Amino acid sequence: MILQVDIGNSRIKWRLRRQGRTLESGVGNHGDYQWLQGLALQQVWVSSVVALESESLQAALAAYGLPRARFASAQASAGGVVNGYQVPATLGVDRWLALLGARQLSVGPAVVVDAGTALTVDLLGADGRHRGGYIAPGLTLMQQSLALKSQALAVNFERRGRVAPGDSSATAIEAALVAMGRGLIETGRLSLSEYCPADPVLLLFTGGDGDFWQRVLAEGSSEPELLFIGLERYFTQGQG
Ligand SMILES: Nc1ncnc2c1ncn2[C@@H]1O[C@H](COP(=O)(O)OP(=O)(O)OP(=O)(O)O)[C@@H](O)[C@H]1O
Ligand SMILES: CC(C)(CO)[C@@H](O)C(=O)NCCC(=O)O
Ligand SMILES: [K+]
Repeated sequence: MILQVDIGNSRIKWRLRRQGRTLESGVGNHGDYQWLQGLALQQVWVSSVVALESESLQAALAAYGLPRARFASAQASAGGVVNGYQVPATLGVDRWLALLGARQLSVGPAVVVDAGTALTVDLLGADGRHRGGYIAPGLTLMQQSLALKSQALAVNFERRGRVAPGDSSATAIEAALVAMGRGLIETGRLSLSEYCPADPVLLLFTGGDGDFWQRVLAEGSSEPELLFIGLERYFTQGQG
C-alpha cells in the first residue's frame, strides 16, 4: 500500500492507495499521527507546506517502524508543465502538484483554484506553461481578519455564495468576501485568456472551500483529489 499525505496549513489529508485504487482516506490535525499505527505500507508520498509538520510525520513513521516519507517539491518542469516562478523551487509544492493534476485531467488552458487556508489561483496554458498565479487569504481567514479587529464584525455567516449588497452585518460581510474571491478568480481567467484567446478556459476547484467557490462561479469542476492526482503523477513519472 502507498500512503499519500497532504499537509496543509489547517489540516492533514491522506489516502491509502493500492493498484490505482483508494482503499481508505481521512482528515486529521497537525501532530496527530496515531492513525498510522498498524498500517502495512510500502511507500509514503507527501506534499507538505508546513516544514515542522514534515518532521513530525517523519518522526511518527520512524516510531511505528514504517517506511520513511518522500517529500515532493516544486520543480522547474515535469509532466508537461513548466513552472512560471522566477525561482521555481519557491512555488508552494501544493500549487505545483495541483498544476500537475490539472494537466492530467485536461490538456487545455486551466485556472486552478485551491481554496484552503489561502485561496490560490494558478494559470496553466494549453502549452503546459504556468503563467503565474495569485495568493490571497482564504474565506475563513478573511472572515477572521475582520473579527480580529472589531467585535461588531465577529459574526458568522451562512455560506450562500451571494454577492447582492447585504442588509445585515453577516450578509454584508459574506457578499464582500464572495465578490472579492470571485473577482480574483475572474481576473485569473482573464489573464490566462490573453495567452489563448481562442480556447475555452477550464476552471478547476480544489481544497476545503473548493465546492463553495465552484458553486459561486457556477462553472468548471470541483476536484477534491486534484493535489493527490498530481502527487501520484509526480512520483510515478520518475521525477520523484
Ligand atoms: N471539516 C472542515 N474542517 C476544517 N475546514 C473545513 C472543513 N470543511 C471545509 N473547510 C474549509 O476548508 C478550509 C481549509 O481548507 P483545507 O483543508 O484545504 O486547508 P489546508 O489544506 O489545511 O490549507 P492549505 O492547503 O491552504 O494550507 C477552511 O478555510 C474551511 O473554510
Ligand atoms: C500559498 C500556500 C500557503 C497555499 O497553501 C502554499 O502554497 C505556500 O506556502 N507557498 C509558498 C509560497 C508561494 O507559493 O509563493
Ligand atoms: K492548499
